[in-house]
Amino acid sequence: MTQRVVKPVGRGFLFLDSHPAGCARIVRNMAGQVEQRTPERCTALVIGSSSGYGLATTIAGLARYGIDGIGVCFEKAATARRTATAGWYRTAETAALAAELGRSWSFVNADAFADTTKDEVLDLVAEQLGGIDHLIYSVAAPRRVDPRNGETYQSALKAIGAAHTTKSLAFDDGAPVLQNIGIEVATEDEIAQTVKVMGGEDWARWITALQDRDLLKPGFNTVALTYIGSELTGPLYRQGSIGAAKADLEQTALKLAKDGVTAMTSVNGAAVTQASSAIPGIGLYVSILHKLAGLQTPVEQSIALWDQLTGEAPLDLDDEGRIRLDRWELNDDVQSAIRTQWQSASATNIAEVADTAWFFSEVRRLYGFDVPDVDYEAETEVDVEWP
Ligand SMILES: NC(=O)c1ccc[n+]([C@@H]2O[C@H](COP(=O)([O-])OP(=O)(O)OC[C@H]3O[C@@H](n4cnc5c(N)ncnc54)[C@H](O)[C@@H]3O)[C@@H](O)[C@H]2O)c1
Repeated sequence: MTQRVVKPVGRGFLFLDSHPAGCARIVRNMAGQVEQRTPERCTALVIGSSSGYGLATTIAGLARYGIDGIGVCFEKAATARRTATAGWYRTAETAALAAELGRSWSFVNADAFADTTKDEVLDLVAEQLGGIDHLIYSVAAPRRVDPRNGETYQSALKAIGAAHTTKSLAFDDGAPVLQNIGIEVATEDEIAQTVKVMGGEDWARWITALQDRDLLKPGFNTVALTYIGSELTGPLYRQGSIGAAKADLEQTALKLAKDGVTAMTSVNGAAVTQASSAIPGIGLYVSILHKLAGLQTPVEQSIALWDQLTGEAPLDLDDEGRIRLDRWELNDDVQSAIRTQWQSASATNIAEVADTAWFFSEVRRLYGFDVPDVDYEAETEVDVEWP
């Protein structure tokens, strides 16, 4: 047991410590956004369950439909010097929430790309759930070791074809700063490696592993999360190396569907997450989006996703068979207003044209800081057990 006062220390958008009580409160606040429906007797496997969209999907499925499940994520325990990662604390609280709601949830802290993890998780599926109705794939990772050849692939955030520069938001001692960031051109090898990490290969391997053990229940469906976004972030995101990986993920859905699996991608809207805040330009973009139109929260989008996956609401698909949860973001009026605001953003007006204070706090909330009603002067238990 180690009680201590935890303060935000770090550089840029990365903090070294996370606040356990703040992270726990965030999980409860997310669950509080969910209106309960008649329980569905179904089971889910969520890969990437501790953070961002995977966490929101886990909490929404649990709180709205009483779904039972297993979450997989990759988090670090507390050490003598550092707290555990935020996802560790959020997972502990999600498990507590599941127990209070009387649902069966287990969380596996291991590398989703590894075959040993697939074996462990599938054993749990067989023992605890008897099979899976829904698999949500929401991993955002910087690298992947392919267990078949031991090779490590790195994901790159680079442009394809031509170099580019983008306006980007940074903070200096809490004050917003407008930067111009150069985006390099990815080599063919970097693009291929990014596809290996963030494309559809591992998602398909999970489905095959479940099929091989006969763990897909009748009516099974699976969704992997993807992003399209605005033309303002296009050169780095959708037309860049990460976009090539997303295109591969979307092709994987079509391939799985050809093989008889109900597989779709879900295009979610922009959100402030650990993964997205690392992408140049995204912070500025979401801060302007928030200022002009507000954001649909990950929980709101996840509720819409579950309503569609359980058949409570019709699927909202586009021409390419993708579920669209981002229509609020890509609306023409919203995009045109963001474009004007983006173009006018300068070093002197940055805090007025974009909701920079909100974004700054949102990044801190990813680590459990800036959460209302949490006493940050009080000692808090940092040695929280993995559930
Ligand atoms: N953030 C956005 O704006 C946005 C928008 C649309 C779609 N998406 C998509 O949503 C998905 C999730 O992104 P996010 O922004 O929620 O990311 P995130 O960083 O908040 O969460 C990533 C999750 O993946 C887990 N993870 C990472 N590496 C892992 C590994 N090796 N094994 C097991 N788990 C691992 C983490 O523990 C965490 O639970 C991605 O596919 C992303 O492209 C994000």
